[in-house]
Amino acid sequence: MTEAIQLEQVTKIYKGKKAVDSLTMTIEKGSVTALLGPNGAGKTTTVSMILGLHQPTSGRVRLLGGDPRETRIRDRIGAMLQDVSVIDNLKVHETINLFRHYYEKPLALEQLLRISGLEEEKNKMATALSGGQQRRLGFALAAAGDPEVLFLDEPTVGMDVTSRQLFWDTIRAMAGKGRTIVLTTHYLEEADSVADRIVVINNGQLIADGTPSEIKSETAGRVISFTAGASVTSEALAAMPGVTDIQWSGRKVRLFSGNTDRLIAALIEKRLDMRDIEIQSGGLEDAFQALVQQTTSK
Ligand SMILES: Nc1ncnc2c1ncn2[C@@H]1O[C@H](COP(=O)(O)OP(=O)(O)OP(=O)(O)O)[C@@H](O)[C@H]1O
Repeated sequence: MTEAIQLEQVTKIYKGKKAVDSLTMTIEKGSVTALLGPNGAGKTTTVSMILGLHQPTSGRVRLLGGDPRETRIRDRIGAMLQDVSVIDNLKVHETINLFRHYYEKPLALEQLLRISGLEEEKNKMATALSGGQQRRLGFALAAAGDPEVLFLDEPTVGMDVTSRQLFWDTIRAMAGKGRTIVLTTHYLEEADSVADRIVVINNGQLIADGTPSEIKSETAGRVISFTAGASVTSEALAAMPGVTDIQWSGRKVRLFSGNTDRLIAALIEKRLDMRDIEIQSGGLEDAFQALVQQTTSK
C-alpha cells in the first residue's frame, strides 16, 4: 500500500454550513503535503477528520489503510495541533517522557529535546514556557512516538526565525526518512520550500493540487507592475483586456492578467502615464491569491 491517507467524498456540515464539501484526495506515503487556504477554508476540519477527532457527515476517511480511531493506527501517527495544552506541575522533560511512555518505540528524550530546540528549557515547568517554546514542546510531543504520519497544523506560528529554521530542517530530515508529513500554514514561502505537493482548499473544496512549481506556473508571468501617474484610475485599468485583479500600494500598481503580452500592448497603445514597468513571474503568494480569487468570485 502506497497511500497514507485517503479521503473519499468527505463532507462535514456544521449547523447547516458545509465546512468541507465532497473532498476526495489521496496522500502518498513519504510525501510532504501542504494544505493551503484562506481562513475558514476547511483545513483544520479536514485534518481533524483524518485524525478521527471529528466524524465526517458523509464520505470515508482511511489513515494507513484503517480507521483513524483505531488504537493500532493512532499509535503510528503524531499531531501538532493549533492549541497546545500543557500539563500543570510537570517539567518539560517530564512532559515529554510522559508522552514517550504511550508508545512502544519512542524516540530518545535527548533527541526530542534536540529536534525541538528545548535542551536548555528541559528543567523548566511546561507552563512557564513562552508561546513559541510551547509550540516547540507540542512538536516534541507529536514526534515522541517516531510517527509514520505527522500532522502539523500551522506549526510555526509564534516561533522565532532560528526556531523555524531548526523546525523545518527537522521536518525535512523526517521526510528524508520516508515519514509522511501533512501540514497547514499561512506562510506560503514555508510551504514552497518544504512541501513536494500543495493542495489548495477554498470553501471546503479542493481548488488546486500539484507541486509548488505546477501551482506557481498557473500564474507565472501574469503580473505587470508599474508606478502610475496621477491620471491613471482603477476604472481605466479595469477596462484593459484580460485584467483579473488590480492591487494598489500608493501609486504602485500590480495588474494581474491571463495574457500579459496583450495587456502590455494595450497599456502602451492607450499611452497611460506609467513608469518603471516590470513583468513579474508570479510566486506562490500570487498563485494562491489568484486561485482563491477565481473560486471566491464564482
Ligand atoms: N466546531 C465547529 N462548529 C461550527 N462551525 C465550525 C466548527 N469548526 C469549524 N467550523 C466552521 O467550519 C469552517 C471551516 O473551518 P476550519 O477551522 O476548518 O478552517 P481553516 O481552513 O482551518 O481556517 P484557519 O486558517 O482560520 O485556521 C469555518 O466556517 C468555521 O467557522
